[in-house]
Amino acid sequence: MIVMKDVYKTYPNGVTAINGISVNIDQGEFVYIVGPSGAGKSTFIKLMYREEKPTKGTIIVNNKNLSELKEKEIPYLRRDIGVVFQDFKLLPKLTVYENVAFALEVIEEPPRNIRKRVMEVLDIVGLKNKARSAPSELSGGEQQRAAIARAIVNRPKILIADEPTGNLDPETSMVIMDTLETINSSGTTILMATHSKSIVNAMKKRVIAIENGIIARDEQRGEYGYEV
Ligand SMILES: Nc1ncnc2c1ncn2[C@@H]1O[C@H](COP(=O)(O)OP(=O)(O)OP(=O)(O)O)[C@@H](O)[C@H]1O
Repeated sequence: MIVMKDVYKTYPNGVTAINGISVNIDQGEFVYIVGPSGAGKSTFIKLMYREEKPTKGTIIVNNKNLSELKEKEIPYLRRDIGVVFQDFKLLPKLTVYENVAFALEVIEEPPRNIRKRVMEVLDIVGLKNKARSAPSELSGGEQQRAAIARAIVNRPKILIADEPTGNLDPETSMVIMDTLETINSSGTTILMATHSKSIVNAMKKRVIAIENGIIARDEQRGEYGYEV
């Protein structure tokens, strides 16, 4: 599903964020990416959806070798990968429904399928009753659930979440985790970078710890492992 082999990433300013990583992630896994600030977690994640290119090494996602991917093929890779961020990134002038539908409109899904599928995913994330609301009318947790709905609406095989609970209180974070668990249980691979010790320790999933650009730890049913 995701294979990295001897991957390095040095940014143009000379900072080496990833310093030799090899890893395999299988379909259906739920993986936490942990590590100190600046350790390389976001870079690791960005390499997977080709937001960044490796300086050296091989990355294969859904049988696509990202080094050989042409610019015009990137949108096709992104159809297999949903991405969620700490700051939600919803379009403020659109309703919740429109934000989610937009993701299908851009890939030219037939209009008759769009309504059904959007309502389906809003149901999965528990936001059916907020379909007509603007993002500004939602709580932080609801906004994140809308962003998750948008990320999964075209049934990606992988959902990547970079600190999705970073702006949320602990209770709201647990609702987000329940939502992600539901999505994972239907077979979607989930990669989540987080600084939340309580979430990682509660969930008992695979934990990959990145320190100074390398994998310092990779454990099944792992723990957060740092003091906070
Ligand atoms: N676009 C960029 N250009 C130059 N250097 C960068 C860029 N993005 C990240 N870096 C540097 O690469 C290193 C790793 O950054 P990265 O964002 O991957 O870490 P992180 O583990 O996600 O950190 P945090 O937990 O604080 O979000 C840091 O030293 C950072 O300053």
